[in-house]
Amino acid sequence: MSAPVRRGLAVIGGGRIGEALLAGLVRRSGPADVVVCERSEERAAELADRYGVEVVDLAGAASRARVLLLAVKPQDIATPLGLLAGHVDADHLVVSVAAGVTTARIEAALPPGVPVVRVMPNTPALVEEGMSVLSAGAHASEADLDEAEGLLSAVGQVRRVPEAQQDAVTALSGSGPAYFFYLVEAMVDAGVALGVPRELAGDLMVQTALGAAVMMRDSGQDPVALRAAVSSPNGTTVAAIEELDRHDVRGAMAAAMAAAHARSVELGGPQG
Ligand SMILES: NC(=O)C1=CN([C@@H]2O[C@H](COP(=O)(O)OP(=O)(O)OC[C@H]3O[C@@H](n4cnc5c(N)ncnc54)[C@H](O)[C@@H]3O)[C@@H](O)[C@H]2O)C=CC1
Ligand SMILES: O=C(O)[C@@H]1CCC=N1
Repeated sequence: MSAPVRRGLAVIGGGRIGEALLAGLVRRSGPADVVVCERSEERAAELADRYGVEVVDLAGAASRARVLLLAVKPQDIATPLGLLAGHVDADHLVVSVAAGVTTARIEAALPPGVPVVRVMPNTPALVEEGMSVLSAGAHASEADLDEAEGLLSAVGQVRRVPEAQQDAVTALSGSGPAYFFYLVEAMVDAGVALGVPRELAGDLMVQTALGAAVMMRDSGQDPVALRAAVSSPNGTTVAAIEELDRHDVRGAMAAAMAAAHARSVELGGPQG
């Protein structure tokens, strides 16, 4: 019997992050080699309409696609893994973006030898400015990592880390976009309190965030030096930073990221 012909990728779970990845891959390669498997019929129809991709069930995903990208919630992952187990083999590559869920747990739910790559992406993938961080499971080869990296590079930058760092990475780049959105929300509210119209305050802070991000990426200077360049002696910035320090914003950030890390570890456990 000849080996099954499998091409391309199946996105399993077309929610927020599944759609971000799907959109980038379709933008790069077209819809022909991408299929989607989504529990909600309404959502599946929406994705099919928006991206021109075919909707399949889990067995169809495994028979059609070589790469199975699992983008369901950590709490929901046992169901698709159980259903896929009878349909996957060592010629597949399973890529999971589920926070906290270890490659060992995924491997244990599948037949022996199936390669698994764990990825922590983030939502700026929607605008091709994502940060995806990959780790290999026990059966994933360098070629499997290269393949996963090739897919994720459609939506932004890609880095590799040992899996032991993935829960920490989740607290940094996985949840990270939300910290910046939160800061902008707070700064816009403060601007309104100072008398600036809300819409203008939003425009000023979004452009300021973008300008600051591009400087951090492109100037070759670290954030400390960039901040020093904004801080005139005895000026407005120094007055503001003194207040941030007085309110222990650094301490709050450390506590927030420790909580994200702890929750990632917890999500990977049996209670999710
Ligand atoms: N939202 C984010 O910023 C990030 C999310 N992640 C991870 O991505 C995963 C998905 O997160 P979101 O997209 O935010 O969640 P979501 O709730 O928006 O999407 C999950 C989707 O999976 C579908 N689904 C659930 N069970 C299914 C099944 N058995 N078969 C097919 N489809 C099924 C749901 O209907 C839903 O559309 C999570 O594991 C999360 O940890 C990772 C990095 C960033
Ligand atoms: O909040 C979460 O659990 C997911 C993982 C990283 C970002 N969103």
